[in-house]
Amino acid sequence: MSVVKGKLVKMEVIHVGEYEFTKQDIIGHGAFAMVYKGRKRKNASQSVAIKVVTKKGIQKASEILVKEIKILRELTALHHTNLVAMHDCMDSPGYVYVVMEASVCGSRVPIRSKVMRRRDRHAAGACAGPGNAARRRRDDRHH
Ligand SMILES: Nc1ncnc2c1ncn2[C@@H]1O[C@H](COP(=O)(O)OP(=O)(O)OP(=O)(O)O)[C@@H](O)[C@H]1O
Repeated sequence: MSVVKGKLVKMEVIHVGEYEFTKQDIIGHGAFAMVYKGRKRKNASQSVAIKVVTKKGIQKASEILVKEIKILRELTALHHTNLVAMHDCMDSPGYVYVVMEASVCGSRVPIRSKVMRRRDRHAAGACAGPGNAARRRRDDRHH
């Protein structure tokens, strides 16, 4: 339950495989997606970030999205300490859900993500588009 405009409203819990979130818990948004704070259904103490990419208007970019998710899986398999892991990814008619390790730095993510994105694009050439979050650094040591 939560209070919206003075009224008690039951928030819909959205299930993404083993994970869940409510639209109330927004972490941030990018050009292609909304990102919500979620949790593991069997272990609510395990927080995750769930990126919901809308397919509306990205028909032409959907091939890139598929490739990007493949890259994210490969990066996750490296288990590198400087990379945010992708836990799961699910497709629905309207959306693609990407479940990621939640970055520990909370509100500082947007600042760093912009910096990292530019750096990533510079280094890798063609990494633009949804999914950049998974290449984010996991701590604040250098910021
Ligand atoms: N794994 C994460 N943990 C915590 N917060 C995150 C995570 N991923 C994304 N966020 C938050 O959600 C916001 C939107 O992320 P998203 O990846 O959709 O877009 P972006 O990389 O900021 O921009 P663009 O859409 O232009 O690539 C981020 O700016 C950040 O605040």
